[in-house]
Amino acid sequence: MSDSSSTVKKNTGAGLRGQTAGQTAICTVGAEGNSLRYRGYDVVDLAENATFYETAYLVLKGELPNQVELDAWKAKLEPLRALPQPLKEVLERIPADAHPMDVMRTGCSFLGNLEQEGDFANQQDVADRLLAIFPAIVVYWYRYSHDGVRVSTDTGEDGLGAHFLHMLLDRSPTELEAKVMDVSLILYAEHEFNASTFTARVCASTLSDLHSCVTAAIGSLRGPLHGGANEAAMAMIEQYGSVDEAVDDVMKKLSAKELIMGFGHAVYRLRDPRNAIIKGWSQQLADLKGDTVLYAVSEAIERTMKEQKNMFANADFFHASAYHFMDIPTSLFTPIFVMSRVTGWAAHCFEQRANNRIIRPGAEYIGPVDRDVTPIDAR
Ligand SMILES: CC(=O)SCCNC(=O)CCNC(=O)[C@H](O)C(C)(C)COP(=O)(O)OP(=O)(O)OC[C@H]1O[C@@H](n2cnc3c(N)ncnc32)[C@H](O)[C@@H]1OP(=O)(O)O
Ligand SMILES: O=C([O-])CC(=O)C(=O)O
Repeated sequence: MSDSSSTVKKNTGAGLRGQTAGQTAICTVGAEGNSLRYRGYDVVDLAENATFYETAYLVLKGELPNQVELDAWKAKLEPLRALPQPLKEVLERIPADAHPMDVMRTGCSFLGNLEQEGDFANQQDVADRLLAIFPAIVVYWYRYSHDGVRVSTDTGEDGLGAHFLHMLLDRSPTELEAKVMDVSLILYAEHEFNASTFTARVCASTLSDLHSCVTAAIGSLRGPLHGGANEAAMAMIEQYGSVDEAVDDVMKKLSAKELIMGFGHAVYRLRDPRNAIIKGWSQQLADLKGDTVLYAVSEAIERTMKEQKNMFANADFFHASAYHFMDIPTSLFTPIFVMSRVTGWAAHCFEQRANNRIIRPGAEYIGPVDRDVTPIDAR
């Protein structure tokens, strides 16, 4: 083992690491080094015993729903899955080579013009609309720009993940696919003051509208150090034809001090509790698909990172193979994260608004001091 970067961490204050930037009642990350709880419920428990809609309700409204509350909420969300015609027209104008995260960003922003939030009393309705409509935004654009098909958003699928897969693949997902998508959405729903949520809260703290907060958050999530890591991990994994090739190359990357995407975490010190869950589902999908390379390569990289750097896979790493086994194009991986995380973003915006003070930290000035302006013709 060459170092212990995941367990012993120098805290220089860079990246605001380790600093408390506010209070929240929504989520705890990394208590005991490795746990994740949404409003006090362990994510492992939620992934085993709840659905994504139940989890999203919990994150947004504070309590798990009973059956009557859940049914009423789902009945409200169902018609909200449809795209307004002007938004379809905008999506049809976005080129096929655009990044789907940019499509999500534009879709959210444009919807904010069509359906303005207005009074903050409407915030739950806006959150419901965004939650329901995001799968259609990205898939409508994807199928139109890639296949020339104007996909129907009326799938009748119960779960949001199944609804996404149905529009994308033109068929009902299998029971296993629907389950994996649902669990994946549970795992990604909320994560305290991560970069995209903090972005949303900063925006909310100016008393801006919810579409602006979510649009800003999408921009933050897109980067490969955050949500974009699941796509970057896939790009790396699929290069390798064998375990040996993967291990050799990862060793080379580590010697060159390159980052291995899908590993490490800003908060967890021991492990990311979401990894074991999605890894298990990825293995089931691999077995069913008769995969002999991708899953084995992923496991070998995980082993190598543990041995060489004492680093663990984060939520993104095995999501890459799991999504791939369900025939989801790599560029749509991070948009799935948006479909789920919008619940966390919205809940944090509500919390910020409920007890607001504009977020405006100070900076330590390190530039030149006390300079006089030289007239332009003398510079
Ligand atoms: C859902 C999510 O958003 S989870 C995060 C997804 N992002 C990724 O997977 C991208 C790859 N990972 C990383 O870039 C980082 O681990 C982050 C961004 C997640 C966390 O960043 P930090 O908190 O700054 O990392 P941390 O302080 O733990 O890094 C310690 C050391 O390990 C190294 N390190 C961290 N992650 C990795 C990695 N994935 N591969 C190789 N080395 C790494 C750092 O370069 C640093 O080395 P140094 O001490 O020589 O400078
Ligand atoms: O918390 C973080 O820094 C990143 C993360 O895992 C998430 O947002 O899910």
